[in-house]
Amino acid sequence: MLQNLDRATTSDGEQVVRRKPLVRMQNVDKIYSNGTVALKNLNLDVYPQEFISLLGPSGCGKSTALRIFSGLGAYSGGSMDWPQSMYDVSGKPEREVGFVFQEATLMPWATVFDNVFLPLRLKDKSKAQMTERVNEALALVGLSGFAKAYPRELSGGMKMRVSIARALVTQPKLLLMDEPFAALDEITRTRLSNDVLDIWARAKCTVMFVTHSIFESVYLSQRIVVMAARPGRIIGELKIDAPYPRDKEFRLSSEYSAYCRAVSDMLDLAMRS
Ligand SMILES: Nc1ncnc2c1ncn2[C@@H]1O[C@H](COP(=O)(O)OP(=O)(O)OP(=O)(O)O)[C@@H](O)[C@H]1O
Repeated sequence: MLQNLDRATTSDGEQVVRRKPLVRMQNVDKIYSNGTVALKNLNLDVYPQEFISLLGPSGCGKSTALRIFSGLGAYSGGSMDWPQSMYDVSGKPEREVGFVFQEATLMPWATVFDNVFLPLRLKDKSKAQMTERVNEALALVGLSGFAKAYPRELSGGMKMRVSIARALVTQPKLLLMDEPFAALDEITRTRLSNDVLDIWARAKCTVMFVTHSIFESVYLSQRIVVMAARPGRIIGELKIDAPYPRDKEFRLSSEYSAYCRAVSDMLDLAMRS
């Protein structure tokens, strides 16, 4: 447990012990080859098992940040560390990350089982060895009875749940979700929000969620990071201290409205700055 703690000194000299972040971005810049400064001086600590949202206007660099966290995108300056990273037998750090995109992007010719198995197949795992793991991932998203179904037989919300199972099948510590509900209707979005909270509680991973929706970010998150554009940067963050499980009562509460107003004010600032 001790290795999961960070010792630090506060500005008035007090010694404090904090949890170590899962991922730490320090002064990260991203400049695309056409000269666009997508991120400028990004500092962000992401903690184990937290639910954090990135919120901000179009073009503020949310997807760029997520791609850097995933390892799919390179950064131009600064540093990114995984302070709790374990090392595999070959000495490579284990940084298992799952990624869920706006579209479910399933293989239409493959069954639900085979779609979820894909990341394991890409790691040369055998189906026989991994059947239990795939079934566990399907159970986690409530699709146990659908292993043999094809994507065309599923609703939009179910396809998204298959996509989440596929991201979770490698048992990542960090699940990145880039506007996963943007293409879905309001009722499905609400239901999936509850599903994601349930999945997060059971999978015990960190979720980093990109959204344009103030309401969605407040309902889901423990922490909301608000970004501004040109250049993409963090302008503030807000802790949502409401307990889980969250439900309709929370959505209708004055506490929820007050949080939404506070985030909205921060977003106004982001649009003006
Ligand atoms: N491959 C690329 N080459 C050049 N510029 C890019 C590239 N990808 C993104 N950008 C630019 O970088 C900036 C940040 O883009 P990014 O997609 O990360 O923002 P975003 O906040 O996710 O936007 P949205 O909410 O619209 O998805 C934008 O100005 C965008 O035009």
